[in-house]
Amino acid sequence: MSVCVTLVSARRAVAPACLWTGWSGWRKACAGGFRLVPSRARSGTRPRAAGHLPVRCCVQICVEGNIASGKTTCLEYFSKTSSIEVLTEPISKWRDVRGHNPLALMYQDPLRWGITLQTYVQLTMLDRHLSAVAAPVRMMERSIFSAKYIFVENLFRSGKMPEVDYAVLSEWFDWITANICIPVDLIVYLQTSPQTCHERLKQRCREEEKVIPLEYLESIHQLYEEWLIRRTSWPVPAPVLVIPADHNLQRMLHQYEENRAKILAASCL
Ligand SMILES: Nc1ncnc2c1ncn2[C@@H]1O[C@H](COP(=O)(O)OP(=O)(O)O)[C@@H](O)[C@H]1O
Ligand SMILES: O=c1ccn([C@H]2C[C@H](O)[C@@H](COP(=O)(O)O)O2)c(=O)[nH]1
Repeated sequence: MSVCVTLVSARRAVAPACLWTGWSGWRKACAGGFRLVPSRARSGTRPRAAGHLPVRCCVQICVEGNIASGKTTCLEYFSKTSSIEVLTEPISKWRDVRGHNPLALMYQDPLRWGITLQTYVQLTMLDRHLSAVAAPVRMMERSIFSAKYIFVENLFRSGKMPEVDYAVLSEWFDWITANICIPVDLIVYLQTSPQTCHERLKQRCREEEKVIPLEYLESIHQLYEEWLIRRTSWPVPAPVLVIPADHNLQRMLHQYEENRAKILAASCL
């Protein structure tokens, strides 16, 4: 049985090389998949060039796809590999921040609560990207990029986010990506039809998501396709491995196994 997989290369948005480029470059290079060293703010001392250059210490892979496309299931599969660390989306935080549920609030009234949820998503995704690494390969569910390019964009384009909220979120996002290096080596895109996701969403039955109509998943799908396939919307921060993901679980696991080598070789792309 042949399985169709497309590898689309992309120019990296951030150079992986870590040379001394002054404080701004240092701040950027030290984040994410780089070994963290004491910052000027913490230590009050400027790092010496030799011995303090940040060392790249893990391969970072983001698994992208529509809601209920199978990202968590994919990550669960790879979590059994000892050299791979998986980071799922911090959805428990989005459902409970100091007793509040911004995810539920956003679905109830996106115009009012969209910015609240997306501000918190942006913070928690940044925290995920920058957290200390625990294995040579890290697979992370979604990214700060899809939070902005897919979900914020969808709210704004559908008229469910006021222009001022979109502007503030965009300013934050632009500042973060201009000042902090967020290394991504590979994007694994689980490409599904919105209908498949709708079926899986109903089967999963997450309380907050009961209100999601098929049209919402169609909009998210279009934004993903514009971003990662047609490349007509936003910069793509890494090469993209497209895995068709409408298949049953058994066939999906087979595809994951077939792609294991490509995924683990992400740093060589
Ligand atoms: N290939 C598949 N075929 C059928 N159901 C699937 C498949 N992959 C995942 N599921 C089920 O679909 C639902 C959503 O999957 P999940 O991995 O949670 O998606 P995501 O993390 O992308 O939202 C879950 O109930 C899961 O068990
Ligand atoms: O930036 C974001 C990211 C996610 N969400 C929503 C969409 C879904 O309801 C959940 C994530 O579920 P998955 O099953 O992992 O896709 O969170 C959002 O609104 N904004």
